[in-house]
Amino acid sequence: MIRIEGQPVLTAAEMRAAEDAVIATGVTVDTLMDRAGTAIAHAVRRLAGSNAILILCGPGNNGGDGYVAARVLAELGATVRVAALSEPRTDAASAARAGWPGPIEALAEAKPAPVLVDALFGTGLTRPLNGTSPQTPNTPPAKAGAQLGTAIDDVPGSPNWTPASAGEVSVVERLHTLTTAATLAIAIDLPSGLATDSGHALTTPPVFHLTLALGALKPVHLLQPAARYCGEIRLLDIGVPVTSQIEVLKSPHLAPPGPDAHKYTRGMVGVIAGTMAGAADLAALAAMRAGAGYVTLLGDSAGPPHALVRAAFSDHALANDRIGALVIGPGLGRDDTARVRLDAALAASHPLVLDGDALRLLDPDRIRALTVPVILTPHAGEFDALFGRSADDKITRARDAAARTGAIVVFKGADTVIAAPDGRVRLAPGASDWLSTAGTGDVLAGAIGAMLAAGLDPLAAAAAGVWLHGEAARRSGPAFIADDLADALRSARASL
Ligand SMILES: NC(=O)C1=CN([C@@H]2O[C@H](COP(=O)(O)OP(=O)(O)OC[C@H]3O[C@@H](n4cnc5c(N)ncnc54)[C@H](O)[C@@H]3O)[C@@H](O)[C@H]2O)[C@H](O)CC1
Ligand SMILES: [K+]
Repeated sequence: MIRIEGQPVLTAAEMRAAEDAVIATGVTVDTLMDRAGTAIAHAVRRLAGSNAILILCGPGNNGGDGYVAARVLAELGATVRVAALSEPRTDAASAARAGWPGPIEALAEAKPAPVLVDALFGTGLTRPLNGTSPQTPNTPPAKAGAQLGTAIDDVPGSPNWTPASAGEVSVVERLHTLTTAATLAIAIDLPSGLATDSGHALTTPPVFHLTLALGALKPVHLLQPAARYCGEIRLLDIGVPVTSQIEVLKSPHLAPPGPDAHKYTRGMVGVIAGTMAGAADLAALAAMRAGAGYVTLLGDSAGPPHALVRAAFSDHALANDRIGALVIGPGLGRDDTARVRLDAALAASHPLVLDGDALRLLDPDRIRALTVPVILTPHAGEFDALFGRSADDKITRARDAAARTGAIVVFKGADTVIAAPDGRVRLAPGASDWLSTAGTGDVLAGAIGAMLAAGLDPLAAAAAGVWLHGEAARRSGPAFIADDLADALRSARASL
């Protein structure tokens, strides 16, 4: 099982094209399915130990993976049962089902097992599952592979949803019941009910402990709300070469300062303050903690003496050619003074990080005319205000905004998408929900400014800043505030 950091991310169509390219070399779908099912079996075997396993198989090739995995698990000596939704609809899945020597139970009657494997639907899901999802999703134990309990003989019914019409199996009801009753729940390729490319939930699935992605990661593993149902995500290699302009964010390579380093070689960041000096202070502190050699806060704020250099805002101060990056937006405000300072920053010919209020004042089409690197860091509301609302997925929207402005766009959220004008994208996995507190955006803007001033190319600078921000949040544990987050940038940076 491969960790996801740095791995390429493919859409369902790109995955099928990659599989077809392998099939064109003479490898059959059956062979690909055999590789997938065998890799699944070995992963499940390691996690399940001697606990009984129930595999739910759907009508397509996701189900086919499930039948192969069941066969291999039985060959490995595991206690494994199969329950099917319906007859297979592909030749490969039919062959896989025929290869399973044991009985096949009906999904409607299958009793729970300590380990549940969801091979109902994968990248081929095109419409919501029948039946209705429960109102309150299950919340499995925090960690995958939690202490497996004994087999459960009976499971209380679930009163919170309406089953499908009489005689029809409510797929989602059975999936929730059997998953909730399991001690370890594993989704094959992706939890059934999720849309592969948009990250939407066509039907709300249960929350799984683990998702085993086959061949490549897809947007469903990184975008919300889908990602929250996947649990831990691991990639299984099945011999399908994949490339993509979209990759999962990974830890940056940031060299520590050498013997010739001085404050300017490590990067000078100018943070432009406005009406709310506290936010700019946070951004400045973050830039320092992220490793900038020199940070000057240009505004009217006063504060205790420390490493931060406070100076009055002036065109002269902006003209300092040692400035490696300007951060403007945190606490800028939206009054006339703010507009004057934004115009001065855009004219100052330094690399720019535009955040918060600067984005509210900005005409995005002014950016393309600039000759310096620009990184925009909008959250969802700022993004809609800048680029308009859209039903497109977050990756498409971020890419379109980057292409339109010529800037790097950091489309923030629980699923931050970093897009470059040339189409490259970095997706940040698993942000801490505790980042939902005031000032964390200011901290991110400062961290990105430090990376830009250190000389990283704009995409690498944005990616490194987002990674440091996420790592600092992980290190801060629960219930932190933005000041703690800024402080934690130090240990996040030191960990590299
Ligand atoms: N990644 C790889 O290299 C490989 C992936 N494999 C697995 O194949 C699935 C994709 O298979 P596919 O048959 O295209 O789709 P699904 O198995 O997800 O099933 C779609 C199947 O179900 C029908 N359907 C769609 N929506 C619904 C619905 N709401 N209710 C009922 N039926 C529905 C649809 O018509 C299809 O018939 C991928 O995820 C991997 O798990 C292969 O093993 C090859 C290697
Ligand atoms: K699945």
